[in-house]
Amino acid sequence: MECSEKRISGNYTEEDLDKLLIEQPDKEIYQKVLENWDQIAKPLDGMGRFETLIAQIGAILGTEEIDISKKAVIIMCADNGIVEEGVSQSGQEVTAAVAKQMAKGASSVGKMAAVIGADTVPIDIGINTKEQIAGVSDRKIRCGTRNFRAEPAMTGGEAIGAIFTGIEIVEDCKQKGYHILATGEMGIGNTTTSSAMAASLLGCKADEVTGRGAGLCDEKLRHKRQIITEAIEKYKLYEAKPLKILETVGGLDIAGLAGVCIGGGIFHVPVVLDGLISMTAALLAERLVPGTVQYLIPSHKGKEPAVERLMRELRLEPVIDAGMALGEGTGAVMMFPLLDMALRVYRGRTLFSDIQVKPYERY
Ligand SMILES: O=C(O)c1ccc[n+]([C@@H]2O[C@H](COP(=O)([O-])O)[C@@H](O)[C@H]2O)c1
Ligand SMILES: Cc1cc2nc[nH]c2cc1C
Repeated sequence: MECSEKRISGNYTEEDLDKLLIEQPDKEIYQKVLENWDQIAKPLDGMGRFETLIAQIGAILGTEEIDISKKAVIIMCADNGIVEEGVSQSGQEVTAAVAKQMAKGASSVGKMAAVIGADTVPIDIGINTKEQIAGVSDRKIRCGTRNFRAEPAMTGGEAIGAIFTGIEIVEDCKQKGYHILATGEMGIGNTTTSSAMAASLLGCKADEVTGRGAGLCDEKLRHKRQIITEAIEKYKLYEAKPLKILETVGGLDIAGLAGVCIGGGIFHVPVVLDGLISMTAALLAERLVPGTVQYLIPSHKGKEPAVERLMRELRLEPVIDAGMALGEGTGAVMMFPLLDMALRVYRGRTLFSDIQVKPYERY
């Protein structure tokens, strides 16, 4: 469906993007949090990577008295023109259908977020419908991207508008008092756009990073890989800049989530990443604004083959290995209660001195 309505956030340019700078999280606080962990009555490093994750969060928030009680998952919803080529089992109409459920808290991520009282924030950044969906924030850039087999998915202005939309959303969340955010998305066909971007950004073959998405048979998977391979060749994507890769084969959801990652860095908000689409957005964000990765927290290993490579490239080590491939931010939200439990131990501060035991020394 064609749609004339355009909502580009502000009048941003590539120069505005180039001007963005990210400070390092506070190193002293990072060290202090680690020292605090060592005073807690437990084996040294007993909480494993949760000790460094909590230190990272303290360094980002700028305090060793860490509070992450107010949480939200930002869910970027957008359609992808490439779906016309039969790369997904379902049609674009499913994106709007699921977004409607998200608005009611009835999709998978809504059910999970409710368990721990995290807010869900569904955003229409490019759903292919003229309908304004009640309960979904209208930040539409355009009604779905173009079919990248035929032409580039979006213009430079649309890509930059979507990135700054994500940044603005983080600023708004910060003002509303959120301490930590998670990334989520909904968009039929977005495992094709993400795999195409991941292959291009990582310089690897489409076959190595492209998986079955929401569920494809062998024949359709071969077709999906072929389409990505052809696009990489047609647009010379191994030599292209990250923004050009986004414009050519990316999606508005990926662009918006890259903005959320960058916004985390600018506004000192930790951002927990979900699966393939979020991880692709994270690598894009790091390539666009170096230093962003220091504000990102991995959650799970996912099932799509690209995730492991993206994690490795960003030097992130996820703690959940559950073969999840649901999207919506489900894996990221699953990380929230784990962080809450680690933080309960940290803040509870039952110290060696409380139990009259000599603290363990570092070897
Ligand atoms: O996050 C992931 O790793 C992930 C892996 C497979 C599927 N998904 C979800 O499934 C949808 C995309 O699947 P597809 O096959 O239409 O590209 C989209 O809405 C994603 O949220 C998400
Ligand atoms: C129903 C449905 C829900 C989803 N949530 C994320 N991707 C999805 C894809 C489908 C098809």
